[in-house]
Formats: sequence, structure tokens, C-alpha cells
Amino acid sequence: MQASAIERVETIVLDVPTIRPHVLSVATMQSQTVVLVRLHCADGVEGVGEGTTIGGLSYGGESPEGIKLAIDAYFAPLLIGADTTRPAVIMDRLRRSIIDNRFAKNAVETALLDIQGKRLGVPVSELLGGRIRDRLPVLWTLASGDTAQDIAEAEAMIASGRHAAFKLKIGKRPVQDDVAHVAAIKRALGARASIRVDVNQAWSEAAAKRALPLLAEAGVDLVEQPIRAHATAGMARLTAMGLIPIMADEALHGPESGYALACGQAADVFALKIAQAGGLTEAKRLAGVAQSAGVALYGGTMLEGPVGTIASAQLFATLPEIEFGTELFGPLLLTEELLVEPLHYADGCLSVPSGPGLGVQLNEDAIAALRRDRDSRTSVITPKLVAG
Ligand SMILES: O=C(O)C[C@H]1C=CC(=O)O1
Ligand SMILES: [Mn+2]
Repeated sequence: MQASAIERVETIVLDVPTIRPHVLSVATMQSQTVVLVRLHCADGVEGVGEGTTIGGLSYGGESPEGIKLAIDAYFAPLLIGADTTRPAVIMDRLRRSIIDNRFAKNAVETALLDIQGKRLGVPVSELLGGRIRDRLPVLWTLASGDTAQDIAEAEAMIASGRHAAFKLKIGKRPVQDDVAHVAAIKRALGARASIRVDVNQAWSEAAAKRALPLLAEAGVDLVEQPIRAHATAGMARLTAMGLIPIMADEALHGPESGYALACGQAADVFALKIAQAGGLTEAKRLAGVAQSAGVALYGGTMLEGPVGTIASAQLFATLPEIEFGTELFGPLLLTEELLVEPLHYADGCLSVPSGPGLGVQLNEDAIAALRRDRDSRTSVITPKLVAG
């Protein structure tokens, strides 16, 4: 086997507790399931990628277990023996052979670019056209499910200087209750904070039409995916109201969907997510569609751990404009540190690592402690020890 060829594909499911319940209209998260993909080359070079979603199958069509299965059963045979010095050739082969599975493709592409960056001695950003910035603005999501707790959390974030923009998860309660919740938070924080809301598709168009003037009146700066992902014409009607910028999130499945939304004038802003786009290069193509169409950009997350977060950051750092900032706070929602050296968050920004590849190193002890199969791995060993 060639030195740069992939010798082994490893997929690991981690269950990581969250610092508090994270309440979305589609799910309440008490923990996050992170799928890590490690590509081991014959010469010992290794790349890591992440395939992470929210709430099992409640957010999208790929579950953590499904991502692992798809990679183990279908991606791995195409990857073993492949030459990692040609990541684009490998991704082209995968895209031709495997339909959809965008989260799994993103995880694999991330690992391939991590390898390539390590071999060339450059950060992944430099493989994607080159970075324009080393720091990215990061907001925080208030989603405890309780208005007073959300206000206290925001006050603490503002006081510590970590965040001054907040996204509120709504859509679970009746519209008037959600609007009261949002208005109370904005009233408490005033001009000290930018407030945005994410409905995660929960409203009908009629409910959204009722809510938008009230949210505008309350001082909300952005409304994310208020109605169903496929409701392009409805999104266009809400956008045309011109009350608050409307952002597409779940509706975006890569550059083609972005092109259709832009043609239909169905959003003012796109939430760019490397997982939803099917990888970093597809996400970069989507960003190009937005730039060409005059659609603003926002750096989104699937609440990934540090690997997916930094893969996203490496891409977002290459964008000339990212008007609405980013939400790359996923690692801060987790109780456990998955890296040897934690990511650096300060003054409302995340620093983009400058080392080769992703520029992050996994904390192997944390991975061993959090992996879902740790008990079965132990029980494989235990009987042998008992028998011996
Ligand atoms: O945007 C989403 O729908 C998913 C995610 C991003 C931030 C957050 O709290 O949830
Ligand atoms: Mn969203």
C-alpha cells in the first residue's frame, strides 16, 4: 500500500452531556451525540472529521447511528487504499457513488482536508482559498426553556464579554407566548444585545405572518427558518414583507438548494452549515451562490463538538463577508473538553487555529471515557481476564 493511502477508517460515537437542557421546537437536548471519523494513513498520518446532528432523527434525515453505519458499510470500502494526497478525487468518487448522506460526506471531507493540511503544513483554510480573518464573531443560544433563566444567562455572558448577540429558540409554545418571551428578553437586554430567533420550521405561514410584526416591534434582528423547509413560496412571501431579515436554514441542502431559494427570493440570509451542505467545498459553493445573488451569510452550526466547529471556522474564515456573524459555540454547550488544548473564545469571538490541518488535537482520555461502546469494549476484555 502507498504511504499516503488510507489503511483504516474508524468511526466513534460519543455521548457528551450538555451544560443544561437545550430546548428547541423539534427536540430537547440533554446531551449531544458526536460522531468522529478518523482516517488512518499507512504512513501514520491521521485526519479527523465530525458528523453531528441534533436530536437523533428529529432535525433531519441523518441520525448519528446512521452516519456511522453509512461510513462503516459504504464509505469505508471506497476509502481504503485511496490516495489522500488527492482529496478532491476521493470526494468526487464518493459523490458519484453515494447519494445524499451529506453529514457523512462532510465528516469524511473534513478528515481528508485535515490530512492534506497536515501533509502540506498549512491550515485547512489555506486549502479553501485562504483565510481573510483569524477571529470569528460568535453568538450564544438562549434555550433553557425559561425566560428568567435566559435573561440571567445572557447577563452573565454580556458581563464576561463572551457574547453580545443571542439566538432564541422558539416555536414550541403558542405564538403569543413565544413573542412575550422574546420581548421580555429584548426589553431586559436593550441595546446591549442583538436578539435573533430560530423557529426551526414550527410555524404555519399564517402564524409567521402574525408573529413577524410583533417580533419586529420587539426589536428582533433576524428570524430563522420560520416555516417548513420546502415552503419556498411561503418563505418568499415572508421575506417580501420586509419587516425583519428572514434566514433559511433547514431549507439549505447545498448549492443547488441555495440557487433555487435565491431565484425565488425566499430568504435575505443563508445559514451556512458544512454538514447540511455536504462538506466544506459544497458549503463554499453555496456561499458563492449567496454572494452572487446578494444574499447575506451567517455561519451556522449543528451544535458540533470542537472538530466540526473548527472545520466550519476554517471555511468561514475564508469568506469576505459574514454579515450576521456565526454561532460556532457548540463546544461551549458541552460539559466535557474533547481537545488537548481548548478552543479560544474571548470578546465575542472564536480564534481560528493556525496549525496544520484543522489545528486541533483530540483528548484521547475524554474520547475513551465518552465513547458509547466503552462498556462493550470493556466486556470484551473482562471475560478474557476472568477466564485467564
Ligand atoms: O440552527 C439550528 O437550528 C441548530 C442549532 C444552532 C444553534 C442552536 O442552538 O441550535
Ligand atoms: Mn436553525
